[in-house]
Amino acid sequence: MITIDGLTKRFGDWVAVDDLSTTIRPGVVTGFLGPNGAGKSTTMRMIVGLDRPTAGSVTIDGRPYAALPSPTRTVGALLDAATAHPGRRAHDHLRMVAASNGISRRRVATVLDQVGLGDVGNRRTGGFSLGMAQRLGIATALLGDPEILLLDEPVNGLDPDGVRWIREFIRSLAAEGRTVLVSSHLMSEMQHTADHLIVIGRGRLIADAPLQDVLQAASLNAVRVRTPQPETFAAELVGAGCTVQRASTDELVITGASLPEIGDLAHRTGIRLHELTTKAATLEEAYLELTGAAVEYTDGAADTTRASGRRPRRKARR
Ligand SMILES: Nc1ncnc2c1ncn2[C@@H]1O[C@H](COP(=O)(O)OP(=O)(O)OP(=O)(O)O)[C@@H](O)[C@H]1O
Repeated sequence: MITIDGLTKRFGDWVAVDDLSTTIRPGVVTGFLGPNGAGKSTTMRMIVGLDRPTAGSVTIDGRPYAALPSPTRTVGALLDAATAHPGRRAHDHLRMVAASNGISRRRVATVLDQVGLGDVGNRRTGGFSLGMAQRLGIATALLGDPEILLLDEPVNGLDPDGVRWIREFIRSLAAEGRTVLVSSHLMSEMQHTADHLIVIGRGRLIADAPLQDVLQAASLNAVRVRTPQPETFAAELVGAGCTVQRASTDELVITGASLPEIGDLAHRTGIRLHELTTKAATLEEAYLELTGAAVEYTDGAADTTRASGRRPRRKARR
């Protein structure tokens, strides 16, 4: 379990993570979402002691990362896929990491097999595709057979097969009881992968709830009707205080009333309905609604209102 309490990180005057408190629990996949520059990577780096908090704390099973008796056996992290030397063979890279962390060499073959690189362990990593590099990064994170996994954008650059593989793999790790925190920009993917969501914007917590609750809370949860009398019914609905959007010739998407209320209104006003269903918000819609005010850039202009307004240059890509 990861416990984050009042975590804050400033880079000069810039507040990258702002008084963040949350708990990341075992046995579920926790999706970590937020617009570019929201502070996700900085938070993950602080979890594993790569960045030092300006204030607040983060503990793993009650201790700071540096105080864990065996950090790499407790937490595995994929923070940057391109960490292997390009001239080094995949299994040599893993053997080196294993040796420097007191992990048995036998784990190397196991994790290579686990991530589907069993046949290419003797290839130099410089010739790896982005997808293979991501898999090697995950293999590295798994070397210590850790109970906690932090995966920063693990599906970056993967093709659809790779994306599906990662999804199933991540879910299987959580099903084994591990704590899995995974950041991603791909909302459709997260909708299929995460059980719980932590959404941050401008370093602050925006939402911390089960995926289903986030989806249900989105005001986009609407009712969809198909009717041969769309104009008449739209006028009735607006008169009843609903917001109506014409989705196609015979289709209306309505917010502001429940499905039974809309069905009853159609009945009372003699409107013929061909379909009456709820239209749940997708995670993408829910996410955009949640983070709308928290994007770092609007119309191409940097937001300079945060903290003292002086924004540091974007960090170099790690
Ligand atoms: N070493 C650093 N020095 C200065 N500013 C930094 C540094 N690292 C991060 N930042 C700034 O802190 C903010 C948060 O960055 P972070 O990388 O944590 O966001 P993110 O949510 O991971 O974004 P992305 O999704 O684009 O990777 C950004 O404005 C970034 O420019």
